[in-house]
Amino acid sequence: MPASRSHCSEVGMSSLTSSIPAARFESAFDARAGSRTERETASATDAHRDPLPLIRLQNLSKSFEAGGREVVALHGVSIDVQEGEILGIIGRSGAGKSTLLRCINGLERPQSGTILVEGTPVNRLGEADLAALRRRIGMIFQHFNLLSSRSVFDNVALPLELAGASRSEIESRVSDLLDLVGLADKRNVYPARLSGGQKQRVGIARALATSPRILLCDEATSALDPETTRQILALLGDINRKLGLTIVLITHEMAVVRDLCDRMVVLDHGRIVEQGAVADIFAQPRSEVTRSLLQDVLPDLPASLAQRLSDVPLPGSQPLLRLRFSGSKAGDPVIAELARQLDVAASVVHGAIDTIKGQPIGVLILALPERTAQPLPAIIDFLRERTTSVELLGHVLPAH
Ligand SMILES: Nc1ncnc2c1ncn2[C@@H]1O[C@H](COP(=O)(O)OP(=O)(O)OP(=O)(O)O)[C@@H](O)[C@H]1O
Repeated sequence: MPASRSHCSEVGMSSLTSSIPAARFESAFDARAGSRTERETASATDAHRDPLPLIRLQNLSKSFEAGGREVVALHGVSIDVQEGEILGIIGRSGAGKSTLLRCINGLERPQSGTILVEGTPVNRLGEADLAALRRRIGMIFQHFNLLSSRSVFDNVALPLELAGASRSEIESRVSDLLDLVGLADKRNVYPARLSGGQKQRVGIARALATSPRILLCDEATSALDPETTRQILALLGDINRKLGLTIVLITHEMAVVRDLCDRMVVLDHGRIVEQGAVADIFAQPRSEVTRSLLQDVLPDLPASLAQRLSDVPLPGSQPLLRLRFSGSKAGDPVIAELARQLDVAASVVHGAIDTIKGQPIGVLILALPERTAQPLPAIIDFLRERTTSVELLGHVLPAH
């Protein structure tokens, strides 16, 4: 987690927290969950172990019965989410993303596995405790889910009313939240008169009303245009930094993951096929599913070259290599070293460099001469020591 992620008390957000009747929700929730949560028990019994993450999913499996057959939505899924991080979940349609998100706030119950939120086993809670838990976990949706008969103010106030907050608490809290999301001047406006971006801002303010530590986002920007998406992502990033809020989001937009998330999980047919730091996965996607999902945001082989690629060397063809770089390796003078040390004059046929979470990542596609002083495996080994990964894409014939 970047050091810049700080908590509300450190950044002068006290008015946002002090006016919240959150302690009321917590005490009801914790009292029913037992006198000591599993988080406390774990730290008391083993002081040397890391504390539990804010969210821990262990070996979750969930199936549905549909049309007389079993549909497996999740199979053996394990994920830890640390406090303050932003985790993106991606996968093709039907991969199990929504089911996973809904397990976190108890809207779905897995058939097996454990869900710990703040150390509390969610899948063992009764309805009353689940309702208390959901007030600690905000959620925003693709279609905003606002009540059309309520003004902006009253939409944001709703969770506080349900929690029994006083009129003055509600007034103060909702005003602070509308300031936070930049909608102070829209407090008396009804949803029908708001743009999509403004509606999502109301959704965010409402989700934050009960001071959750966790925000779940279900395709929160999918209905928005690119510019509005950027504004909403900036707002979510800002809230994450200012309030220390932990965010778990599912999205079909890879740019959202690249621009906002610290870590990502790739689901396919209910299983995790890859998880890790966004910069690492973008620098070197390991699974075919990830490569296919990221293809629009990663620089790749131009179609004109792909069409001329052969698996085997042909007379006049040149070996084509894809080099990936990340971190400090992105700045190394690899091509110059290849020429100087191995006497191989490679030509760059395609390339791009990007920065994710401050970490440079790059892709370079090199064509080697047809004949080289060193054998191809030796050249690949030489490059592997100086890059994040090297792949032989094939052999390309010159364009006519
Ligand atoms: N209530 C349900 N009843 C029956 N099948 C369900 C139910 N909910 C989900 N499924 C099935 O479980 C699988 C995973 O669904 P889920 O909605 O979690 O996927 P997803 O990755 O969120 O998909 P999308 O990106 O299309 O929203 C799918 O095959 C889906 O049809």
